[in-house]
Amino acid sequence: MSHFRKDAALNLQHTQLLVSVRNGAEIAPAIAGGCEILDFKDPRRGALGRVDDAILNAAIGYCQQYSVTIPLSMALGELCEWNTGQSSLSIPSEITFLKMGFSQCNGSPHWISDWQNLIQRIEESSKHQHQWIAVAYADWRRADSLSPYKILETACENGCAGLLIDTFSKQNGRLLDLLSPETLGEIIELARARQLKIALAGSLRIQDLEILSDLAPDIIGIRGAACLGYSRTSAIQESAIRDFRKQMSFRQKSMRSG
Ligand SMILES: O=C[C@H](O)COP(=O)(O)O
Repeated sequence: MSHFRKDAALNLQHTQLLVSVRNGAEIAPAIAGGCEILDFKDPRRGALGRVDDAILNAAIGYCQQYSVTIPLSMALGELCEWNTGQSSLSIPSEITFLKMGFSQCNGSPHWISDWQNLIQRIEESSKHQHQWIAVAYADWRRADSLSPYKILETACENGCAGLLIDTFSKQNGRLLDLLSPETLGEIIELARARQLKIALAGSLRIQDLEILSDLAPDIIGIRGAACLGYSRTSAIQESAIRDFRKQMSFRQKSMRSG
């Protein structure tokens, strides 16, 4: 059965490859391997681990020094990790996309207003309007989060630029083990209808690209697949990223030629 997205036939757009890097040293191999969106994240700190400010600033300095022009993204962690009185909220203006997760928000009566307040505080401190990416988890029950449908709806209401569907736990199944292509296709259609960018991640591997290319998301995100032996806390490898990017291009070309 094909999972081919309806609008993909009319709009065979290019799916971009996002690679999560943990520091400035990983930027060059990521770009050389074919990364098109550079995402800063500390994989030791969970699905959306935030990198330390010093590491982030050094990485931004590297991007300026070497004129890195691809979009930059950053994992901000989970909403529940941000306390309302936190002072240092400034995010470098070079960062385009901010990813926020909602584990432990299930049942909270004020998670939406907490998130709106955080968006406002960050944008006021940064004096910059970032593009927010709401993160829905395929294993949302385990994460005590909300369903991807609810996150999608709230992302629209809060003026987000996109929705990322990822996995919270990296030990209990990969994206395609947890959500069927049909469900992912349905969420993608809903996101598209609401002009949200849609990104897919969650321990993705090269062999997932057959299904993922049919789904034609805007962005595919990887960390584990960029590392030796799929070990997401090891250093990334240019060759692993290149192999992944090559297979993405191959799949996209196959779709174009029917
Ligand atoms: O945003 C994408 C994630 O960093 C993907 O990480 P992962 O491939 O280890 O699940």
